[in-house]
Amino acid sequence: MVYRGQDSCADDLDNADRLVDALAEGLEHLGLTSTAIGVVWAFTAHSVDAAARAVRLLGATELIEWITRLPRRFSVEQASAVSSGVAEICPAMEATPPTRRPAARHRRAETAADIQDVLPGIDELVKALLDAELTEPIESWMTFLHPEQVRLTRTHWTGPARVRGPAGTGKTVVGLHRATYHALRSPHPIIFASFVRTLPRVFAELARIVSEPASHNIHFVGVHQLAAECLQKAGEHVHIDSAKVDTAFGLAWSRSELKHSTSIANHSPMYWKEEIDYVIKGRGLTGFEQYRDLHRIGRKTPLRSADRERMWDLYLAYEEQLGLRGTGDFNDLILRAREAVRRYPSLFQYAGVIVDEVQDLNLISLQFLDVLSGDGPNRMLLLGDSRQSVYPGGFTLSEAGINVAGRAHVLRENYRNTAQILATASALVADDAVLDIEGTVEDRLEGTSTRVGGKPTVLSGPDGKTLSSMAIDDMTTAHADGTNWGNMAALTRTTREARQMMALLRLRGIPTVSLTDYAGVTIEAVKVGTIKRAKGLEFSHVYLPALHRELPRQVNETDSSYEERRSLYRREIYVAMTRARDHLWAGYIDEKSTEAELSRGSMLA
Ligand SMILES: Nc1ncnc2c1ncn2[C@@H]1O[C@H](COP(=O)(O)OP(=O)(O)OP(=O)(O)O)[C@@H](O)[C@H]1O
Repeated sequence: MVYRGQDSCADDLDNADRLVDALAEGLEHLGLTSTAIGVVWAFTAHSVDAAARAVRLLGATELIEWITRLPRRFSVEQASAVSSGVAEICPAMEATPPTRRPAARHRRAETAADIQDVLPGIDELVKALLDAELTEPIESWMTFLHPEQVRLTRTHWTGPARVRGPAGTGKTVVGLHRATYHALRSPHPIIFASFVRTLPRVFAELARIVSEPASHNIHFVGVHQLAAECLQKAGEHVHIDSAKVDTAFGLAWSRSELKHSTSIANHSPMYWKEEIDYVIKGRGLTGFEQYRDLHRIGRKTPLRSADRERMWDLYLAYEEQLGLRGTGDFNDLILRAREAVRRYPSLFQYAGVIVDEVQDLNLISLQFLDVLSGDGPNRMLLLGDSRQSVYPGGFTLSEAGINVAGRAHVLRENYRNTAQILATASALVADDAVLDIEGTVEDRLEGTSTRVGGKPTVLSGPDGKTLSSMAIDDMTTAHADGTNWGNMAALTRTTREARQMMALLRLRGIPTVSLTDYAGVTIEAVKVGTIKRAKGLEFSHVYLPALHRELPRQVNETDSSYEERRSLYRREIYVAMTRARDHLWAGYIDEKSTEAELSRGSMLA
């Protein structure tokens, strides 16, 4: 808080917010983001460098330093458009010397001329700017967005809101700017949550560049980490031992009648573990009747009622095994955190929650974030795209008790991919009808790009290893042509394939970094990781070295079950391809590949 003598300057800070809002509104047609607009209070008699909400407080010397350190944001044309806009919104005023309260005994009252003397003159400033090292320009989206996006960063919403749209349409960017806007205006932090554990670090780094003071008031966090933190605040803890969780399920499955049922269409234990994680526990079901009557959204493998009973028994046996081993699973963490927030709401004071990639969350995770966001306007924003959902088992917002009616917005302009990459990726999923979380069926994929680039390289090879070597050849050529290793990423379906790709790259002497360790800081190494880890990220060159045109069928797999796996797989490749900004390289394993090959990891040739 800032004080003038004994008086709080809260009203002045509110006025500063209003000034920023007026400028943001007046300049919205230019696409200028509100985070690019700031208020500086310059002090003639103090040496100070501090921030209070949207206001920067600077002494005369610090003012020059601060201006010279600002990143380059505008082209000449943009600078002149912004400056004429500002002149219109804030016409120059005749300044009169400030009327001051009685000056401190040792100082005489300052006149306007004194202030002019103390504040840096324009010549001094120009010299300082010329002497300073030219600052790097920052990325254009940090300053300018589409006017529609800018509006979404500031719209007043009376309840939960949603922004959806295909890949690369700037949903996260809207979320980041909205987070910074509110972070500067609230004493409580904003939560920016995502299912992917590594994304928050990347977003935190971007937010720091967009607005350093705002970034200190935004908590970028993975949803499970957030749940653990909330439990800690409430003095609770859930112990999770992943190995014991696997053992608990393995034992429950081995004794399950479901395993021997002749009427189930899928005999992969993973499928039934997911049924627990996403459909039963993930939806917070507490009684068999609920499960018996449930529409299993997104699950195409039918389940007759006798098998539902067997499934429920499997779930109970799993719970018992967890209890015997003294461990919980990740859903227990979320369920307990949701309860803790409901029980002790006053412990959790947040200005709001922004959820990125909402389609990846299960129902209880979204409910947890919803209670955490509290009631009131502008408390919750959901960002996502149903076509990028790569986890099984969906739900609708109404099941989660969230209503976004009248506050749902769609973005369609793709800013990331070239039109050629977007066309290749979209072709994979364009005909897939998906049930959106708002409960409607989306049967058309709408996204357009005006960026033009080369045709993606799409080819076939006998096996994953050969294709990986071909991908590395392409990387080497691109590197020789001037592309940094740091602009390339190789994405695989499994962690095992990612490890194999890393080993192959290292054998060829190419520096690598695992996506698990990537924190959004530029590093001169090829990024390697699973497609799921790459969600929300982007790279100039993307390599997908071991794709399948048609997934091999599993033993006794029915059509519906197979189709469920295929559509998940198509969505995963769509996510992977839309990570590429400029160059996409996709290698498909020849159709002849066997099921055994797939299950062993496609790169083992
Ligand atoms: N108005 C804009 N002008 C220029 N670039 C933009 C604009 N909006 C977004 N971008 C850029 O487009 C890319 C995609 O943006 P973003 O990651 O926000 O999209 P998204 O919709 O969240 O994508 P996805 O769903 O695929 O993760 C980023 O590089 C971002 O900086």
